[in-house]
Amino acid sequence: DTDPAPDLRSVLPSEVNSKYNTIYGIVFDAGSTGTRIHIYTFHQRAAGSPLELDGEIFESVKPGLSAYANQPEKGADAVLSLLQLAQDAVPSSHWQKTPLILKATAGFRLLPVHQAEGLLSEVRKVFNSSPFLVPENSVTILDGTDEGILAWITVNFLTGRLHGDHSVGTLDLGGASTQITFLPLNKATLDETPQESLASFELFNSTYRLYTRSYLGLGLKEARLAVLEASVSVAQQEQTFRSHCFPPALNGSWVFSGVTYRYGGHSDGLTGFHLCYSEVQRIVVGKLHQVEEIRHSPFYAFSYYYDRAVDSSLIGECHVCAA
Ligand SMILES: Nc1ncnc2c1ncn2[C@@H]1O[C@H](COP(=O)(O)OP(=O)(O)O)[C@@H](O)[C@H]1O
Repeated sequence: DTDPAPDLRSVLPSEVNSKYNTIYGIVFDAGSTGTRIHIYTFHQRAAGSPLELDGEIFESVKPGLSAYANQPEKGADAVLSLLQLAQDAVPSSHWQKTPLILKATAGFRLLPVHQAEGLLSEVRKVFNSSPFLVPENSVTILDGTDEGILAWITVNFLTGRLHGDHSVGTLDLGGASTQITFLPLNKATLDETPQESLASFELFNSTYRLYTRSYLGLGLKEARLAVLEASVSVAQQEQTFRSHCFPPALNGSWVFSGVTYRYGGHSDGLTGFHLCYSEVQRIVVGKLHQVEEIRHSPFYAFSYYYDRAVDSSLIGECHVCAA
């Protein structure tokens, strides 16, 4: 796979304004393909006024925590190594008031409950023995609805579209799930959408009612395994998974979530777009809910949509995005 190497983005403020109270916050994103730490620095002009973001330190490790389903202590070690970075970045005088949270996404949603809980409980132990503030429920699995909503809020907040009728929809392609979220403007959309795909919430004194849908198993990596009809147990027997999407002579191997999958083309010599298309179609047919309104709505696409668009030169790489 051609994932970018873990990157270190250090954008802490060059001059910390000592006039204001500096506040830190530490967020772990336990994704299916990697664990990431975000160490945020804010300042507050006066008690009760909103926090203003000064900077962020970011670091990531691979594979994702869910790859350690059978070795939860080892998974927690990955969290511990990232936490060390936070201890170096946050002054010790602030440790006790700096909150620490971890949200796990689709890799965890796919795990049997006892394995997911085993991992989360090892992470809780690491958090509880750290010098930071551990709020109640600080280590949890984010559900697909919240993942979709948070991405929508982030994009519309950052692009200044949160107020008014010009919001954009979001398309988020993760490793294990994919989310589509937008603000429906047509009554027909609201009428034909099942209740579980509509989410209402309050933000900055406005009420939003979003369409949001998360497809578990249709993230880039899990969908690839589905197309190949691959399973962990068969992969461990070193069987090759074959697809008409590959050239017949191709043989390779791919590591995902700690498992090596061998793949290759078919010995019948057949390959090409149409055969490949029907293999891919097989895994989505009957599973997708499509509403007419999205044909005319603007969307922002990111995560693996961005990575793959860069890889295939559809767009240029964004060098200033983190700033
Ligand atoms: N802070 C971030 N901003 C933008 N993209 C991110 C960020 N963190 C992770 N990603 C992207 O998310 C994708 C991986 O999704 P992941 O979180 O591992 O899957 P899932 O949500 O299915 O658990 C990659 O394309 C990665 O570059």
